[in-house]
Amino acid sequence: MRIYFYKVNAPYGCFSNFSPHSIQMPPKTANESVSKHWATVEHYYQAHKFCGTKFEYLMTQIQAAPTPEQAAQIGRSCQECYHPDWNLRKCEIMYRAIWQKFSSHLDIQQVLLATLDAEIIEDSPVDYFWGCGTDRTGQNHLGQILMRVRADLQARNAERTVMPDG
Ligand SMILES: Nc1c(N[C@@H]2O[C@H](COP(=O)(O)O)[C@@H](O)[C@H]2O)[nH]c(=O)[nH]c1=O
Repeated sequence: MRIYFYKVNAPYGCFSNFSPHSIQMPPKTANESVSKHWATVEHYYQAHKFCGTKFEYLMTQIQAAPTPEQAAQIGRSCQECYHPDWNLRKCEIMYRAIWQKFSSHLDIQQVLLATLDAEIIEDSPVDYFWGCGTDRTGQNHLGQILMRVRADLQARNAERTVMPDG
C-alpha cells in the first residue's frame, strides 16, 4: 500500500513539515544550555541551513516567523549563505526534527504507527529530493525519513513492552 501526502489540510497532513506541531529540541552542545522551541519542523529545518555560518542571525528570524511558509521563504532567500555542508547534513537534521515531532505528539504518533508497513510518499509537485515530484520519480527522502522514524518508534515501543525475566 502507498500513502501519498502533501498539504496540511489533506489526508495525512500531519506528515507534512508544515503541520502545526511544535518541537522542543535539546541542546546540541554543552555550551548551548537551553533547549529551543520551534513552531514547526519546517522552522527548524529552514533555520539550520545557516547554522555555523556568519548568517546565523537568519536562524533567529526564521524561528520567529509566524508561519512555516514565511520560515521557508526566509530559508530559501539566500542559497549562497547556506552552510557549505548543508547538503551532507540536511537529512540527519530533518530526521532529528521529525523524530522529536512524532515522539512528543502522541496523537500523530498513532497515525504514523497505524500506517504499519505502507510506503509513505511526499507527493510534492515540485520537489524531486524530499518528495516524488510531478511524475512521481523523485527520491522521496521525506517519506524515507518518516518510514525510518516509524520503524524506530516500533522498535522502541516493542522494547518498552518486553517484561524483564523472572
Ligand atoms: N510541504 C511543502 C513544501 N515541502 C517542504 O519544503 C521543504 C524543502 O525545502 P527546501 O529545502 O527549501 O527546498 C521540506 O520540508 C519539504 O517537505 N514546500 C512548500 O513550499 N510548501 C509545502 O506545503
